[in-house]
Amino acid sequence: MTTYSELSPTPVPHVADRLDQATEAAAAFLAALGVDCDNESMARSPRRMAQAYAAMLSSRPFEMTTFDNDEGYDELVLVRAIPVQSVCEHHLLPFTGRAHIGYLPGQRILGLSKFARVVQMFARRPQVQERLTQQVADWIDHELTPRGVGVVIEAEHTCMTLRGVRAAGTTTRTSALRGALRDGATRAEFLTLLH
Ligand SMILES: Nc1nc2c(ncn2[C@@H]2O[C@H](COP(=O)(O)OP(=O)(O)OP(=O)(O)O)[C@@H](O)[C@H]2O)c(=O)[nH]1
Ligand SMILES: [Zn+2]
Repeated sequence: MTTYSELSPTPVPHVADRLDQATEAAAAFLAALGVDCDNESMARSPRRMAQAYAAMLSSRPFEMTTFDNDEGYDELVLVRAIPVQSVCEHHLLPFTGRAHIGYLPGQRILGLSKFARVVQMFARRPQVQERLTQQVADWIDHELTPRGVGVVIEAEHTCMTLRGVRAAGTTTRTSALRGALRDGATRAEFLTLLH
């Protein structure tokens, strides 16, 4: 089994095991900002905040399931609209969107749910969208050795839409193409099928 800790320089391990400490820190953080939690409806808010960040930052390893490509399927497999929920590493604010992953199978095919799992594994840590996109592509390339793989992510960064420049509605698209998907016709087929 491949564990996420072997795959990224920036995982956040065991966040869920440190909820009490995180709750205290959240209470102190809110107090420092002048947010009064000393009332019935907000008394548990530091805990909720700690739990929310723990959920957004807790990456889980998972068991890879691959199958022999018995039938010799050699066309593009495209898994579209995988939800992306991550946290930008600069402001620790969420960015959310969709990932589309295509690959050209070699000897093995990957269980379809694993495409969403690999996105989650790399998304639930402080990230930049470019790195997330590349990590997903490189992981599939490394673990499955397909003939080619492509990952496109389109996401909205709340640090850009809700604060700072407040450019509401802006989305960012990133892509990482490996192997045969870098080549003209296959690349064009992949990018066209996304629409
Ligand atoms: N390339 C890239 N930039 C990101 C991503 N997420 C957030 N950012 C940007 O990271 C930058 C951080 O820049 P700073 O200038 O240090 O932060 P800031 O002063 O809060 O900047 P503003 O957001 O412009 O107010 C901002 O421009 C963000 O929009 C990402 O996934 N990829
Ligand atoms: Zn940010």
